[in-house]
Amino acid sequence: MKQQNKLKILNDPIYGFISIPNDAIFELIEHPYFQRLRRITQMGLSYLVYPGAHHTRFHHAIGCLHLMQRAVQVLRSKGIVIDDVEEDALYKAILLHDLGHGPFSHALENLIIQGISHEEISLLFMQDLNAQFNGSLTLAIKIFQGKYHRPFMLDLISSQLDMDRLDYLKRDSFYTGVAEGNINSQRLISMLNVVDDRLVVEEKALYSVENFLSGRRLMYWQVYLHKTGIGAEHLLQSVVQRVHELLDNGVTVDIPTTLQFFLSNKTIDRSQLLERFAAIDDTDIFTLLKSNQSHSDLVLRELCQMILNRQLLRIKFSNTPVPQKKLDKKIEKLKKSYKLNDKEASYFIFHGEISNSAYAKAKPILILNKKNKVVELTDAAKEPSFKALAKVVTKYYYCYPKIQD
Ligand SMILES: Nc1nc2c(ncn2[C@H]2C[C@H](O)[C@@H](COP(=O)(O)OP(=O)(O)OP(=O)(O)O)O2)c(=O)[nH]1
Repeated sequence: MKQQNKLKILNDPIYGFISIPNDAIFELIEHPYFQRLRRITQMGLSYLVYPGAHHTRFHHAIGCLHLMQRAVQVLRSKGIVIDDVEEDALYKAILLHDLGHGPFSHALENLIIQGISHEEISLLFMQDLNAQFNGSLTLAIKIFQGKYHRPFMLDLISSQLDMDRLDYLKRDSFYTGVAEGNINSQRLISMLNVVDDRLVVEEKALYSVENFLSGRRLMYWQVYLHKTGIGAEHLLQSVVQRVHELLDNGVTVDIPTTLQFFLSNKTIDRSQLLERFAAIDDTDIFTLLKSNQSHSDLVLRELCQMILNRQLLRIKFSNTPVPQKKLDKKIEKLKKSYKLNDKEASYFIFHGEISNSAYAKAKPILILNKKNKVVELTDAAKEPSFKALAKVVTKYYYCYPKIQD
């Protein structure tokens, strides 16, 4: 049954009323590919740490559309020509930029489908929609691929100061309650400009840019790379890996029909990929966890129960790589306690490294200084605090079941 009344305004907890600019955008929002984003959590398993973090890619995409509307308005008010076709393409590209995220977003990226990023899958979805909507997404796709001759349009969608980051920091800060990420996206947008078709920020906003970058750094350490969240995501990845292994050994596993294509086949048939991918979301993974929490395989059963009941791992961080001896000791203890072999124990003990830098000079933020010259951010700002934002910080960790303490 098709809905008759077209809803043109959405109420967003962050920005208030968001208007949908035209019928074509409305049709895209109504499409099942986009509605699926209501069932893809924005921040993986971070809700196990921050209980409010249940927002989805749907909220984020609509928020990005709103910020893009503000950006177009600001740039036009400064005399930058953006014609109606370009405007429409910008809205479509930002709206659809995350269509390619799979269940639990980053937590399972590269595990459900290997060797293909969410950006590549977003592009496949856009191309498919372009065919369904008579070529009306052609310019949006060109901009998204960086093939349009006005690069500031891609900068608005994907750069170090894009609408994506401006929305997700503010939104994740709101839903987690971590105030440091609450950046002033309206102020930053109002300071945008375009010179030679590149996106720039006016010098007046230098300290707002610094605030935005340090807010992002903080959100990475405190939220996205939170130790408990990292451990939980390892457990979820272990579930998928264990299911693969059991299937390889001929053991029956209760898998939702929608996931069978991805978990039961050794090689993925590319011609069916999009249709199958469009059918999976977080709920299929939850079903997998719930259906196997009493499985006869101890490893799979324990992993499912640990996630569902939030019996997570202990994580230790250090500034140097974790010595193998330390890991071996943990592995031996786990093997002995649960009568596991090496392979089985490897599903519960992990080590790795995480890195974070607030600003990468390689894809610079450009500042329009008071002499009307365009300079790179750390050249425009002489304070050492700006240079420090470009520093890469790496931390090492290992995690193991708390029962071993
Ligand atoms: N829980 C969790 N969330 C993450 C992690 N990495 C990113 N996120 C969340 C934070 C944001 O809401 C969102 C950012 O990722 P996106 O796929 O939207 O953008 P992209 O990867 O292009 O981010 P970037 O432009 O590089 O900052 O995902 C992670 O490792 N764990």
